[in-house]
Amino acid sequence: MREITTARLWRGQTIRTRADVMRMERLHERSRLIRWSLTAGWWAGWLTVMTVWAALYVPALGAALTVAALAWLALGPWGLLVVVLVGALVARLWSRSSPASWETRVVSRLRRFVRRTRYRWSWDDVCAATGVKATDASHRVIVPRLLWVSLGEHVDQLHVQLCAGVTPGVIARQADALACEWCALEVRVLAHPTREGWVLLRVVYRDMLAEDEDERDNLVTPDFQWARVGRREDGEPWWLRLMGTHVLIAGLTGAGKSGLVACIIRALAPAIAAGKVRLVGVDPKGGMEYRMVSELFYMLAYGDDEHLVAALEFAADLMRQRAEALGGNVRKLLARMFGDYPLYVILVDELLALTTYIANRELKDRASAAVRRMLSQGRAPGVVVIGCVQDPRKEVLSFRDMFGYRVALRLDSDVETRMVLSDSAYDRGARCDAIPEACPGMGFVVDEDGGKRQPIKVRADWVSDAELAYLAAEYPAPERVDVPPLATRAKRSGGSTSGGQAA
Ligand SMILES: Nc1ncnc2c1ncn2[C@@H]1O[C@H](COP(=O)(O)OP(=O)(O)OP(=O)(O)O)[C@@H](O)[C@H]1O
Repeated sequence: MREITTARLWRGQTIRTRADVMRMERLHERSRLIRWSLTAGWWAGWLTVMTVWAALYVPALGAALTVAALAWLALGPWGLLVVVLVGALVARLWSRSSPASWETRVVSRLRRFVRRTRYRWSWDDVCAATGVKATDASHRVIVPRLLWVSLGEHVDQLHVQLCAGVTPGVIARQADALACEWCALEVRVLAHPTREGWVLLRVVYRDMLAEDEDERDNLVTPDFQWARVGRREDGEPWWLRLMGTHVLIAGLTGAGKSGLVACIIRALAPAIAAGKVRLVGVDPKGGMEYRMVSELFYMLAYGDDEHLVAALEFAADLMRQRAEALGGNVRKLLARMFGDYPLYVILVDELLALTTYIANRELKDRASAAVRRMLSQGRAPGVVVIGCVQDPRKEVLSFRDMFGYRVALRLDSDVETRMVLSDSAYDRGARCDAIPEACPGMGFVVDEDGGKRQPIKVRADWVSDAELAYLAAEYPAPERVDVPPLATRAKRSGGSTSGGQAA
């Protein structure tokens, strides 16, 4: 008979073997006295180790315990009582007089110590209970190995080495069960930044994105590759990719699409005033969204359908004109970018209203063709489309892959999230359907994070109407043109627009 070998299954940790079970049975057969002594000895050892560890982890507690022990040895129980009473008084005074340092030096460290102990203590049983386990050829139960725990203030990261038979998807499916067990808000499974065959479990206890943030920087990288529009769940700034791609923003009504667009406008405002960036706005909602800051726009279309389609065609022609002018030499274009060639940002509010809901068939086809033309030439730098959609359905799906950067805000269902981001993003925790209504601007993006593409929770900054009005007054566009009439353009076979020659 072929010999069964398990020598290759070196990953993971064995938590039960047949020998274990038999040993337990033998133990139960022994006398009660032996069992109790063994249990008491085990607990005494464990408590000693944990007390020393806690004393080292929380130095203030360590100091208090040392003084208490010395007082007991030197003065007996009364000395211990006096030290305990004085210690309680000092703790009370400290927490009252300096709550911040009390929180960081004592409470927070104690909380983290308890969390670390709980992960280690319960890991095997939690994995086995939730089905994050495998059985090898010798019927041994194996669970992934918890190798390292990085504790944060509100978010912990568990570095887990997978074992044969347990994939990231298996853990992701049990994320809710893990979150329940650890009393966390959510558990998300991320690819490990440095090691293959490992995963990072992000255990979130407090959603900082649901809270207001006062400190904001108005930033955009000098090459306009990235615009800072908010913050990420790990406290880092959220940089939205701008150049060399197109951006899709999907979200239900009130999810914060316009808020996010306002953040982008805010980041670009100084460059608009300097003539390095030109905004073209296409607003099917009659100008509700963009008219308030119309001074910032190079061209703004918000009238009837013809007006909107004319603006789209104008924008679509820009790419072709640039490519023709430079003979397709993208390097040359990049070198002269922001000098002779400003960056065009085409903001389209409610993309579907243009490509699907327009009643006139010819206009609808022209709008669709213009949008497709713009999106398909996405690699040509210098013209960026930022499109918003409320309802990510099949029509949008046909464009989806042309948007290199997609933001999914609050959505109705898992299906919509899968449509906007991807199947794997939803499975890895991009739960846009679970975003509360009270948190507009919150969503998920799939971003390069440590070299791996994975969903990251983000929240856009809040830009008030007053701030927008200030930006419009302070940073008006140096040049503004009207939307060219559609009829004129329809007769043309191509070429420059009547509203202004594209640089
Ligand atoms: N980042 C944010 N933080 C706090 N509040 C926000 C944020 N973004 C938007 N809001 C608020 O949420 C509400 C809805 O936002 P917004 O108008 O941007 O949603 P929308 O997705 O554009 O909706 P619609 O599709 O109906 O236009 C507004 O009152 C806005 O002030």
